[in-house]
Amino acid sequence: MEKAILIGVQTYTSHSFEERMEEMKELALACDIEICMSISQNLEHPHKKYYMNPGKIEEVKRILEDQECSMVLVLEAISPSVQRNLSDFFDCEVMDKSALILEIFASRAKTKESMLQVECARLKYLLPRLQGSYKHMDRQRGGSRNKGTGEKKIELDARRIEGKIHFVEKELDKIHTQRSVQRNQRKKGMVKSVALTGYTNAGKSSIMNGFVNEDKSVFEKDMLFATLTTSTRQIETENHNVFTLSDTVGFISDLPHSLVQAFHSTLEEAVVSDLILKVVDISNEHKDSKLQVCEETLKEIGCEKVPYLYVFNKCDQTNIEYPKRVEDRIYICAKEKSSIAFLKQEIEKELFHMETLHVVIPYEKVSVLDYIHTNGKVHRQEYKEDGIEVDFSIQQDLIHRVDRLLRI
Ligand SMILES: Nc1nc2c(ncn2[C@@H]2O[C@H](COP(=O)(O)OP(=O)(O)OP(=O)(O)O)[C@@H](O)[C@H]2O)c(=O)[nH]1
Ligand SMILES: [Mg+2]
Repeated sequence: MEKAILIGVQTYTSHSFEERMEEMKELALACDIEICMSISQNLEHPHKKYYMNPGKIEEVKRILEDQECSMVLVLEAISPSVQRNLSDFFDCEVMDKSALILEIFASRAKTKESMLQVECARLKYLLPRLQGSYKHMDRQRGGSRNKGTGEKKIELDARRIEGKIHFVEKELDKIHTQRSVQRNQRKKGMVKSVALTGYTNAGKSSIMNGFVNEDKSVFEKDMLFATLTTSTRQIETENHNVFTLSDTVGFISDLPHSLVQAFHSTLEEAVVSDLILKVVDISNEHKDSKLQVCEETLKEIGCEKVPYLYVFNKCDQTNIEYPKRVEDRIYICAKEKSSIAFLKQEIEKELFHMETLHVVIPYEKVSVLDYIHTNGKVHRQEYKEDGIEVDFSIQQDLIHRVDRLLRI
């Protein structure tokens, strides 16, 4: 495992500083990097050239040597020039949050689409950072007025990278067209769709797995960014209503812009869905800020108008009673069957507007009972003197048909 020092500047306006430092540790761990020490500095704003004040940077360098660390991690996204200044000064690799996230995505990407998305994001991250990577070549040439070898090489490389980005984007376009054709086919069949969204590690894939048999299960694990591609499964309710459920890539604060762009299409599933489940790990002490990131990201990708439910997951780790619903908030534990059944019912209510009714069907109209059995869910059925008493649930827009059949 590689050893690193984490540095972070706390400004007056920077919120949830400790929490973000903690998250960097988790991200580092996901990249197989161990953080030996965290060093922070209170500043009005980060130093223009070195992120921290030069005195502090000297201190970091000393510790770096003492602790035999080979890398410096920076709490937030830094500009290419600051990154270059720091790596020149420390004479070691310097990674910011964006670089760490890109690294994780690159090591986890398995499908063609996610590999292309990560490739695209990496190239876009690399492009403004080419400057300086050939500095040594220009130093050798001395002060020539013509372009140095390094400079020419940068231009060449930049053009090559731009060409690659163009190629990758075209490939991605093809995949997206295919995906939207599939989606439109599903829409034509009028199958309603539900998307699981939320901060990474909230339990989206676990909820998905609660709904499906093992052979249809998706990858779930206690690590950041376990899911990188959208998976969609068809779900049938007790009342024979069918909907699709999509598991999506998790959100994180300060997601590199190139990644947001690259993953937009994956998250499109949420934009076009009939219902969004905003999944929150309620046992996490930073749940509020994580929910805020979730809300902001959903807004950014254009989901403001899609109906939603909050799903507060991992209630088993808290004292909160579950499963239960309070207005638009559902409290569950993805690991328990009763919670999944409850969630399924609530999704059904939202999508199909199910209503529970009580009727007495006269014996001469027993065919109504067939209709109810086929289109709804019968909870109780009793044969009485004046007819059959039935308690059942059915879609709101089918109630008038039952009513008409009873009156014919
Ligand atoms: N105790 C408890 N653990 C849970 C619950 N739901 C999920 N987990 C655990 O939380 C971890 C993350 O779950 P995932 O389902 O992979 O989370 P995710 O939201 O899909 O995460 P990403 O794919 O990274 O966005 C796993 O170790 C799960 O076993 C729950 O209700 N209770
Ligand atoms: Mg997942």
